[in-house]
Order: sequence, then C-alpha cells, then structure tokens
Amino acid sequence: MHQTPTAHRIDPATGAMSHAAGQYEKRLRDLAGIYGDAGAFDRATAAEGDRIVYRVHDVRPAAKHGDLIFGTTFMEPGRIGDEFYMTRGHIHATANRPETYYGESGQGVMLLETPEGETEVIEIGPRTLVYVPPMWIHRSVNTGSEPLVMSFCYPSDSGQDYEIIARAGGMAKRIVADGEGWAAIDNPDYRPRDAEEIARVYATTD
Ligand SMILES: O=P(O)(O)OC[C@H]1O[C@](O)(CO)[C@@H](O)[C@@H]1O
Ligand SMILES: [Fe+2]
Repeated sequence: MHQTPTAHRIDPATGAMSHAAGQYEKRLRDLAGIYGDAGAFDRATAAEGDRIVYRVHDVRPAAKHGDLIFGTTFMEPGRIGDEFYMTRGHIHATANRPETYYGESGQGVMLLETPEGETEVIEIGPRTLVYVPPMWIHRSVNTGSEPLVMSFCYPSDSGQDYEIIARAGGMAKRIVADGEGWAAIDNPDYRPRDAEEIARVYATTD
C-alpha cells in the first residue's frame, strides 16, 4: 500500500507546522540537571518553572524502517546563569542514524560531540542546513536574543538516548554568553567515557 505524499507549511517565526501529528513542550522544570549552574537553575525554576524553553512539532510516519521523522523545534531565548537555553541533547539510540537541521529564524549553535569526546560547534541561522553525521551526540543552543526555530529530519528508527550525556556529567563543552556573542568553555564536571562505554555506543548500530 502506498502512503499519501504530504506538504507541510512551516511558520519560521513560531515553528508551527501544518498537519503536524504531534507536539510537545519542555518547560524549565523538565530540564533539571542539564545546566552547569545548579543554583541559577533552582532560582529560575522557583520563579518560573512553567516557562516553556522549547516546543517540538513533528510528523512520525507509520513505517519504522526506511522512513523519516521530521518537524520543527522552537526555542525561546534565555539563559541559566551564563549558559544559553538549549535542548536536552542526545545520541540516537541506534547511534549511526544521522539528522539534518535547517535554520528557519533566529541564531544558535549545534553542539556536537563524538563518543570519544571530540567537540564541534556549528552556527545555525536562516537558510543554513546543518548535517549531524552518524555517531554524534547533538544539542541545539539558542545564542541569540530572538527565538531559534529550526526544522529537522531523521530516520524513523533512530530513537534517542539522553543518558549518555548525563552519565558523562554533561557534554564536554558548555555554550555561554561572551560579550554580545557566545563562547564554548570546558565543562569542569565532564567525565570522558571509558573504552568500554565507547565500544558499547559503537555496538548500537545496524
Ligand atoms: O530530544 P531533545 O534533545 O530534547 O531535543 C529536541 C530536538 O531533537 C529532536 O529529538 C530531533 O533529534 C527533535 O525532537 C528536536 O529537534
Ligand atoms: Fe536527534
């Protein structure tokens, strides 16, 4: 049976996508543990824990293999201490699944890390497409003063593993405010993955 081709209009200002099947929000209080400054996070959450940090619209086709999940991420501007608002971040549970992100509006960076701990930081903004290759942990960060809106696409059998970041004490770098711009600084809590864990990640491929 053929599936029906579809078209989806994206509002670059809000990330609203026509005929989106699913939508979820992450609020400040959902994001405990991802920011370096725990005191600043607790103060922000006490004051405005309900505040939406990012919202995802997506379409998840029926087929698990060989199909694509696509949608949009809308992220508010803001900071916890010096650190910009960001997504939780993950590696795909089947780690060799890639992803693309396309900038719709606003300015941000994709923070990318290999299992071995190598970092890449790539700026994203309107009409920039960022390719996240297989095996890279990825997180998006809003470094601007306006909402960051991106569309994304990844294989529908990817899955998300969030624990890989938590186990390492975060990602190796943190993206912080630096004057009018941003800087990537070392995360002092980062514990590099050992050879056994790295091998486990490389085994979750097919
Ligand atoms: O799943 P996270 O790390 O919270 O980030 C959300 C973003 O990542 C995705 O899971 C895509 O990889 C989308 O839902 C969204 O772009
Ligand atoms: Fe992803």
